[in-house]
Amino acid sequence: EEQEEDVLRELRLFLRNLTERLMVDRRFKAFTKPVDIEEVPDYLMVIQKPMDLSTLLYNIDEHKYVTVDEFLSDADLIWQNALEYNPDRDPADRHIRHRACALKDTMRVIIRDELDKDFQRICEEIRESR
Ligand SMILES: COC(=O)[C@H](Cc1ccco1)c1ccncc1
Repeated sequence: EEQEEDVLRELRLFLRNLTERLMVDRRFKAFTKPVDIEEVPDYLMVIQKPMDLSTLLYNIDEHKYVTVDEFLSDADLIWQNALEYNPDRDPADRHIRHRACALKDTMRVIIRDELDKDFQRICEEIRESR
């Protein structure tokens, strides 16, 4: 009903704000757009589910996410893919893996510090009811 749509509207506002704050962080520039398949022709042979911050924003506006955990399932792909595709000891791989770990930690700290636990539970109740 209407109260449920009010809750999901507020979730989308929180998720957009979180995603936009990550997009403007210079550490996360490599994560803002899909990996360029022309630049990296073997990327889709290694990574089954590409994900990036601009695609998260698109999904939010498409009302894909009813809970924070559904959003995190996609958001986690960004850093997981980076760790998987860039595993070597060389400095370039180590640099993108360091940034991937910073993305993972930054996201979770913002959610823990800024998302009300009761609000999260209400979203989960809406998901279970549908
Ligand atoms: C999330 O970004 C990536 O996984 C690409 C992979 C990549 C390899 C070559 C070109 O791009 C990346 C970008 C910047 N620095 C390291 C790796």
